[in-house]
Amino acid sequence: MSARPVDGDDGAMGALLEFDHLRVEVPTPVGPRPVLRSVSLSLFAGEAVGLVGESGSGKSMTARSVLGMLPGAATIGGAVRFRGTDISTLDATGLRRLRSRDVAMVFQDPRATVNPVRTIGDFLTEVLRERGMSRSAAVAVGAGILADIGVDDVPRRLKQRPYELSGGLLQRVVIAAALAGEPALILADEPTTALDVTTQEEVVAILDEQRRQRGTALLFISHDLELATAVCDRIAVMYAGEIVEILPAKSLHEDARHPYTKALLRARPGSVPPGERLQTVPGTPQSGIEAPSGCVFADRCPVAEADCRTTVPLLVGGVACHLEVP
Ligand SMILES: Nc1ncnc2c1ncn2[C@@H]1O[C@H](COP(=O)(O)OP(=O)(O)OP(=O)(O)O)[C@@H](O)[C@H]1O
Repeated sequence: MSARPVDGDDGAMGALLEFDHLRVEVPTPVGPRPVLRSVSLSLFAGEAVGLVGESGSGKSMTARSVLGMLPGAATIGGAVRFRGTDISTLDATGLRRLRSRDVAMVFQDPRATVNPVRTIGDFLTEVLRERGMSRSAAVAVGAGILADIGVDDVPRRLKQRPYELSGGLLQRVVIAAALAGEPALILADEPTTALDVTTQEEVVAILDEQRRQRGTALLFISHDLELATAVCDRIAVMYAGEIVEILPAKSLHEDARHPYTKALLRARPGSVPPGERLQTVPGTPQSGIEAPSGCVFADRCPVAEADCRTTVPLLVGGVACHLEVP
């Protein structure tokens, strides 16, 4: 495993995945506006990084940029590098290889991922078959992973179609298919949000256990800080198209310094005694399109000063804020 940065994001040397001042602008009626402003983040082999933040902060855009899946009309600045190669320089073959071999993506809704008319067995073995593995060998690998992750009656499951499986079971199949290709990186975009709470826990536990066993890196996208903290080594907190803080998951509660991270922590269920009202983050979430031009959090920040509205704070030492927040 490569050396990891202690905090912040200064240690890009040897990174598996590197977002380097990634900026994405989309056309709006008032001209191009940024949905990602300047995202810099490195992910190392075998590492799990959680990308957390409210709706519209740009988590999905960041993940999609890895696979070249940004909106066609978007203008892109900066770079996304996988094993040192800028993915914008890849031709169609290179992109296909990246998507089918190096990086797997697990989305929120498994039913949108799996072809509804094909069998589970076909879906599960697709990547391996594309690589030239025989059908029987591919089925053996896929079936082995399903069994490993606790799916019962595997031979029957392989013959079933997606509509015959529950959402939780189908998401396990999607995770099994992602693992079958032995990618170096899994991008998981809110992989359990569409599932009920008990199933959520099981599915996250499977993803966590399997990727640790295999040494697969994980970019785990979630609006749930607690969930991300449970499965990730580091947490990158996003707000309005910017990463405002990056810190080790295990010391998130003690070491959080950004006013937004602190507000998210106070808004967690369980952060107040039973019966007491939760403190929500004041104001409404903003996307990069709407955010002010200085510090993106200035409009909602309880300690913002005049220059916060005019100066963009740099992400230094893991935090993009120079103020001391109680
Ligand atoms: N295809 C698109 N064209 C233009 N703008 C888009 C497109 N997709 C998303 N956006 C905008 O980009 C911003 C970031 O969206 P993104 O989906 O990355 O946020 P998110 O943090 O993943 O939010 P959520 O948790 O709601 O999925 C939002 O303002 C969104 O409206």
